[in-house]
Amino acid sequence: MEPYISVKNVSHKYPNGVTAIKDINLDIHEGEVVAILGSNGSGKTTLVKHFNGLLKPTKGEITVGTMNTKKERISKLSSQVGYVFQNPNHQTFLPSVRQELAYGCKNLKMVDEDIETRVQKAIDLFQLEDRLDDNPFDLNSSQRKEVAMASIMAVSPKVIVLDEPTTGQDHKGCKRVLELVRMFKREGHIVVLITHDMHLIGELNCRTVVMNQSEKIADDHASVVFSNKGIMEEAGLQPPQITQFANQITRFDETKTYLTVESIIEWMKANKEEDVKVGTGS
Ligand SMILES: Nc1ncnc2c1ncn2[C@@H]1O[C@H](COP(=O)(O)OP(=O)(O)OP(=O)(O)O)[C@@H](O)[C@H]1O
Repeated sequence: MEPYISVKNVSHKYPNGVTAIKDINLDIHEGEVVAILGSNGSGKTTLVKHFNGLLKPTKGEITVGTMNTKKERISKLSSQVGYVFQNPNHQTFLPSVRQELAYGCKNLKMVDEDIETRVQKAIDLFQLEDRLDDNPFDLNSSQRKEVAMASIMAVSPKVIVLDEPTTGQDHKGCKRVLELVRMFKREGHIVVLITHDMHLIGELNCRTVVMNQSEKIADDHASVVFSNKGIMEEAGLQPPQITQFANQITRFDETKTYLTVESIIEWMKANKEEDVKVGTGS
């Protein structure tokens, strides 16, 4: 299957001379959820801003669907790649949730009837019926983030980019983000997440790309990446706490990386608790 997003030998050098990403190759296919991990300044945002044309490669090529991002206008790319910024205040600026939800569609000059159907779908999916007349700035940060996601969802781009979706969210907000990512996937979207939230990646059990000093140093399933000590150390990352805990236990299946509490409980049930021994760590 052809990838939907194809990044070929891409580098980006900012006008101040900083090369933020270097020779990146990355293919993302329909139906994938991809987490992009890495320490601050490793190039995650720079990479992802290329997907909707906010940045253009200074070397190499990116294709999104059939579009070469160097040649396409941002508005056209944005209809296929929706970007939910880390700070919803950078995205929500209209006086009501209702107007906010319609904004992206209006911007793309969709016809009124189409906009109405799309906005209604977003209202239903995000259960926003009671908040339509609220000013987004009167909502709490978690609700505001949801409005930002819902307005992207109304446009229904093929790809949804979520930049640090759980940052600043309480436990309930984080759980909701997890549900939303799963819903986006079910609805047929590709989801690209920039995140430092290892717990979220563990729960999503998804493909994980690791950036370090402008380069891609790993691209594999989360369980493989999290069990690669060399990569984790190089990138200055720690696996989720539950994975660290599991690594301290002598267990039957030492080839497995445990990403969630549920997976540990399953293993304990399957192997009987008396078989659990605390080891010196792996
Ligand atoms: N507009 C810009 N002009 C010049 N340099 C920039 C610009 N934006 C980012 N950089 C530099 O590019 C490098 C990569 O930054 P980027 O924001 O892509 O990293 P990141 O992994 O997303 O970091 P963070 O986790 O802190 O958001 C850093 O050295 C950063 O200082």
